[in-house]
Amino acid sequence: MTMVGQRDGDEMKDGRRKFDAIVIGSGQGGTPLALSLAEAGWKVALVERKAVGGTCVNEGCTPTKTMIASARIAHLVRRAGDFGVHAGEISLDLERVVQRKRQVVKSFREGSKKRILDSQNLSLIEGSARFVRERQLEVSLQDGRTEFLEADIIVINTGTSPARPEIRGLYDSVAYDSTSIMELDELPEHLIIVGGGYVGLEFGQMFRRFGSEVTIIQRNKQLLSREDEDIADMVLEIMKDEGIDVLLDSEPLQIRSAGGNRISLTVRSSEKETTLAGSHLLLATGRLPNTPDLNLEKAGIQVDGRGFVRVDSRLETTSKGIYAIGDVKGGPAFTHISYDDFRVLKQNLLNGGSSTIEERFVPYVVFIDPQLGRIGLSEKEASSQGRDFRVAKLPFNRVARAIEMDETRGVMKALVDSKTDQIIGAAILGVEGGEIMSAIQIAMMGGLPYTTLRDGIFAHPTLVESLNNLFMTLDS
Ligand SMILES: Cc1cc2nc3c(=O)[nH]c(=O)nc-3n(C[C@H](O)[C@H](O)[C@H](O)COP(=O)(O)OP(=O)(O)OC[C@H]3O[C@@H](n4cnc5c(N)ncnc54)[C@H](O)[C@@H]3O)c2cc1C
Ligand SMILES: NC(=O)c1ccc[n+]([C@@H]2O[C@H](COP(=O)([O-])OP(=O)(O)OC[C@H]3O[C@@H](n4cnc5c(N)ncnc54)[C@H](O)[C@@H]3O)[C@@H](O)[C@H]2O)c1
Repeated sequence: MTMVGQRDGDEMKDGRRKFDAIVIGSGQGGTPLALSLAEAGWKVALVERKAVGGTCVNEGCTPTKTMIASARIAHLVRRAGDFGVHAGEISLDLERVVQRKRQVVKSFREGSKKRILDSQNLSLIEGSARFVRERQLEVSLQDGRTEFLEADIIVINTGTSPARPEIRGLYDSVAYDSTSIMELDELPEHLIIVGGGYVGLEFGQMFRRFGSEVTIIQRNKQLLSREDEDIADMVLEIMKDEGIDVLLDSEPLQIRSAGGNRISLTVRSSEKETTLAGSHLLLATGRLPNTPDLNLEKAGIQVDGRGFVRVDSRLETTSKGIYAIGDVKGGPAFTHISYDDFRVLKQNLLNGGSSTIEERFVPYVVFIDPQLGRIGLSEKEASSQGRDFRVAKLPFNRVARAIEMDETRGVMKALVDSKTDQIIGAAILGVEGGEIMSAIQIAMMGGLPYTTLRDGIFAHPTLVESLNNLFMTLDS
């Protein structure tokens, strides 16, 4: 590998530029990888077609969690009376909410861009890349020019985009996705959401708390299809408790304009067809990989039936020297997973390591309020694997700290292997559920038996202290 040469890659006779590595997409794995390879002396090109920071920073985690924070304040102010505080009538300044979100996103994006531009050996190329052949890319630059780049190592980190479900009339109507809904300048009177997964629930609760009427249409018999039924049922109760209508086992058939900015949506369930009247439609039915424009077949890179790039456990595609990291390879689609893909590749490319993505922890948090923190196996997964396990459960209305804060919705649930006493999974639906789940995850990472958490001394009155009580339920 050549480690010397000009910063912008060596220009070949025919105008092509040669790098040691090219990363396509400045997502959650691609940016740190490009920075690390460049720091190690490699000549690296990072190609980004839209905005540095990718989905998480610009359209995903950062903006949603910033707006969710505003929604939680609205919720708490409405509840102020419960705590003996009189806050009066509340009103929402959506423009200020959106402005605040834009500022946080801008600061994250610009911080990331500055690190890239300040980095020696790293060229940021703003344009859209596609393969011409195995080690060669054509990039349509944002300024209209075209460039050809070459490298022995190419990493695809192009992420995903919102899927569009099949609904008759959809293409003639205004429908929002998770990105455009965050740029509204007026509050929806009645927001209809198709999909009861992460995006549907996080936005559904957010807009309800902002003051919109909200209906969620979910194809499956439960919300959050992957989760255990008892947890999903409790999430449903929380949504209903906040005044959100949820139609389970239902699918939209047809959308029509109902005059002005009103829409009418025909929905079919197993029992009947109904028509809903609303003002805005949000599509939250999953995401598809950004692979159709990449000309992957020119480089011999195979994809699965939905277009996700096939990789082995070391993230190498079916074409040697070409890797795929983050959401574009399918599987769990989270920022921390893309970041861990970066760690795996860094170790293998720079240190000759043999890291793999096998058997790693996949924690996640659904940022509804109260949060759902998840790690390891669910009860249904453990059962289908034929595991011998016990289930510990503690409702939050028995957690001292939660009672003091008047945040008693939810339950702690953990699975323990009957023979080894190891914790094999947990679902913490409750106030700061993500943080409590992470404490359990640390125990799992250290291979601690549940008894260590049952008998450990934790400061009183913390939420984590209740892990004593949670695991005591196994022995009572
Ligand atoms: C609304 C929403 C909320 C989310 N909230 C969370 C959360 O709270 N926690 C969490 O862990 N995850 C969350 N996620 C998921 C998280 O955003 C993704 O898992 C993460 O961003 C994946 O990163 P990535 O590295 O795969 O690439 P991405 O961040 O998707 O970046 C891919 C980049 O590649 C660029 N690109 C694509 N094609 C090309 C091309 N041909 N040439 C050049 N550049 C290209 C794109 O413009 C983009 O910048 C959320 C997602 C959404 C949509
Ligand atoms: N907190 C987080 O970590 C977070 C937050 C938001 C998004 N994300 C990521 O973004 C990805 C996309 O999220 P998402 O919520 O769009 O997808 P999802 O796959 O989580 O949920 C989509 C839901 O829509 C339902 N659905 C699909 N087609 C339908 C139809 N025609 N009618 C009715 N329901 C339908 C599915 O049954 C499913 O429950 C997730 O995979 C997740 O990894 C993560």
